[in-house]
Amino acid sequence: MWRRVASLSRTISSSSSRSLSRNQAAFGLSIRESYATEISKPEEGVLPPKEKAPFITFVLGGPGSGKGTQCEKIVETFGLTHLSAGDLLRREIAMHTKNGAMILNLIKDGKIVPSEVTVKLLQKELESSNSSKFLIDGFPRTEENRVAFERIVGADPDVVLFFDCPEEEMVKRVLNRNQGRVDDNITTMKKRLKIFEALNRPVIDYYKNKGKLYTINAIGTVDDIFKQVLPIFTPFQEQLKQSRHAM
Ligand SMILES: Nc1ncnc2c1ncn2[C@@H]1O[C@H](COP(=O)(O)OP(=O)(O)OP(=O)(O)O)[C@@H](O)[C@H]1O
Ligand SMILES: O=c1ccn([C@@H]2O[C@H](COP(=O)(O)O)[C@@H](O)[C@H]2O)c(=O)[nH]1
Ligand SMILES: [Mg+2]
Repeated sequence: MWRRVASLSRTISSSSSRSLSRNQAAFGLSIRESYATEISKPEEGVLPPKEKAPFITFVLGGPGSGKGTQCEKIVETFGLTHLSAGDLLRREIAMHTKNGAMILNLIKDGKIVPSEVTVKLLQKELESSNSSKFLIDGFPRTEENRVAFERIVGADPDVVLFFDCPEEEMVKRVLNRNQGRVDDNITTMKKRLKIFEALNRPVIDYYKNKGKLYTINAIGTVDDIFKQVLPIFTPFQEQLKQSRHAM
């Protein structure tokens, strides 16, 4: 992905060029470096810079399917950095930012926040992090989210986890969660479930067709479920050990 963008850099428009520089800034690749790699000959004896991409896992599943709970365990075991899209949005509400009130109204109603807002929040976290391996929890919620992330951040996930949980179990878990969330009530929960089926399913299907989807049966104890998650990351262990990985 990164190499393809960089190699097109001579012909891209100024707006693409801006997004290229954003992508590169995020992962330590300057425009000058990308030209050095792709277009001009590197000086003798100077190694061309390695192009690096972050390791990204998207974590999908209905409301209350256990995404956040399993993310904690993945972080403990594999050291990925956890970015929960919902938590980032809730932080905007708590900080009374300019989008805070709008986000609160949408979350109360179980609706999806405009892609631009969520992707910018994720992008800021990705850019400012020293990590290069991320668990992006509860995102993308819609096909539009997915396309916006690809366009703005310029990255594709390496792994997509889907926690598959029956609705009755998700309702039970959410109503017992007790964390004071404005959307943890039966009225909003019904709306969230409908939105999940209508808008998130197509994203799940998209990654299934791309061969990136790992479906996990989300019924059982937290440890039983994590036993299904562990082997998914085993093939990536070498990549995850390094602080950054090359394309
Ligand atoms: N395997 C499990 N069995 C029973 N309860 C669970 C299990 N996993 C998580 N829970 C509980 O269910 C509730 C929802 O879990 P969690 O917050 O991880 O779900 P989530 O998918 O992140 O939900 P949301 O999309 O609403 O953020 C929490 O109270 C959590 O402690
Ligand atoms: O990408 C996202 C993620 C979340 N939302 C909104 O937040 C709530 C809660 O999200 P959780 O992942 O369950 O914490 C969700 O129902 C949406 O209203 C969003 O719009 N976009
Ligand atoms: Mg969660």
